Amino acid sequence: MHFKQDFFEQLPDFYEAVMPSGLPSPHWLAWSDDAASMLGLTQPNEQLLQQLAGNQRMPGATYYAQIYSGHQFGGYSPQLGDGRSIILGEAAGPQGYWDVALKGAGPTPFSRHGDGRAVTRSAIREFLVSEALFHLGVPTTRALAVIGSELPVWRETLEKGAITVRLARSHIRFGHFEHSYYSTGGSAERVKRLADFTIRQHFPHLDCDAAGYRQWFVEVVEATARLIASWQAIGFAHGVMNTDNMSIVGDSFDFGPFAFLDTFKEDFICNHSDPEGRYAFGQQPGIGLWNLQCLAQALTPIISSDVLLAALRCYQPMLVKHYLQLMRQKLGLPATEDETRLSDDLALIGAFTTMLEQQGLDYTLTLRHFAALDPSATHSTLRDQFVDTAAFDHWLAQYRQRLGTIPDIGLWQEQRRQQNPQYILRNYLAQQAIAAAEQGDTEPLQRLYQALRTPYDTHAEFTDLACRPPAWGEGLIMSCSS
Ligand SMILES: Nc1ncnc2c1ncn2[C@@H]1O[C@H](COP(=O)(O)OP(=O)(O)OP(=O)(O)O)[C@@H](O)[C@H]1O
Ligand SMILES: [Mg+2]
Repeated sequence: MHFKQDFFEQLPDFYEAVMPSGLPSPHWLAWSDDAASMLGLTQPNEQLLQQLAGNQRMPGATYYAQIYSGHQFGGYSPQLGDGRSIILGEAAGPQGYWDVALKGAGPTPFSRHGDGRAVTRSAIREFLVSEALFHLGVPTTRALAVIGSELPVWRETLEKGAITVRLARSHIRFGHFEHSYYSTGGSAERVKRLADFTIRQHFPHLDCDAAGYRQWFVEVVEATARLIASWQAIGFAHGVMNTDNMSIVGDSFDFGPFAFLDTFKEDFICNHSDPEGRYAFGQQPGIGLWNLQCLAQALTPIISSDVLLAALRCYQPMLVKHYLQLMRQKLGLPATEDETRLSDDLALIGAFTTMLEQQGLDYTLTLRHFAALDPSATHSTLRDQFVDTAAFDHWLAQYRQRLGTIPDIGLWQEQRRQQNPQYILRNYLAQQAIAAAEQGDTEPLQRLYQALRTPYDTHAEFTDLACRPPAWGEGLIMSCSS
């Protein structure tokens, strides 16, 4: 790997240097060829294993933990920072640079009472979901590999230490700005340096002046709106949308107790530590705005409140626009700029998801039936999913009216197939792959990963990975202890 060290060199007061603690008996548990190609890497090898396990120094790498803070479940935590993630620098790849971070590499100055570790279970989950979201077309950090070890790590029971090698366009979070703002009593100097760095690195088309700052914030608002619209459309619940887990470039970031919906449920809560549902599936759009407001507050030293408020007001319409675009593609509704169609289409989509919820239907599998639907026919496998077929027929009548005629039904169905995935990372599938990997069998993990790489294609050999969960695996709720 070839590194540049822009963050390390230009923002020396935004991190603490720290070396990884190393992992005993490291071994590859997972490797992403797709992510590897982004760094120009081909095969995993022994030297790379020892370097990424933190047992050997990586040439050209610096090792540091970033400082940030953040609002966690609504309350401000002034001093967070990378407590278990060590960044090596920005690695060069054919298409650009990627921050490389070893998540679970050992204690850092920000570990507080934590051990600085991740476990096999959480590391595999982060790997699988990063790659799954990417192949579904959702903006996300990536995962190069998971390295397992024999290190005993105590969680609710004794587990084994592991590292996820995370690749990110940026590790700068909303919380970095909050730390800069609150730790200096709201002075402009530190916020400005961080904003200028962020703009130079990730928004290079903008200038670091008043107009550039304004446009930059608009673009952050838009990227966040797009991200959350794509979560809502794909049926993804993040679970811990604290501001320290919000990426400034709008990527899905930090995967803990996340879940893809099985049965469609607006108030689905995937995080065991969130009994009140602050981060429930249907709350995510509103929380996105709440988090942007926290960011806006931290930017008041360099951007006027009027400008910030004007940009924040664009969030909801942007989110609705992106959500509508994605859902229209899923359902095959023609795109249109006609504003009067907007609320009709939203109502039609809302009526569909309400039916799913009322009839306890699986979100992904039901949508997949659009790939075989002939809207002019009386019977369909889509209709067969519904218990209350009268309700479905009523909906279909409205849908048909909106749809008009389809010139080429084969093409239309193929387009639906490319918008409605067959394979998502259901929690129960992740659990099965993890349980096997913990016993030394990585075959189920490999198999699941392969299916998730082409989620829109049908593979006869992966039929069992595209089913409703068994009773024990439906709507599994995860704990935060990762
Ligand atoms: N086992 C641990 N040891 C030390 N610090 C930890 C540990 N687990 C979490 N933390 C720290 O607690 C804070 C909140 O944790 P959170 O789960 O959001 O992040 P994370 O999953 O550790 O990392 P990231 O946000 O980089 O993906 C972070 O500062 C994180 O570094
Ligand atoms: Mg985090």
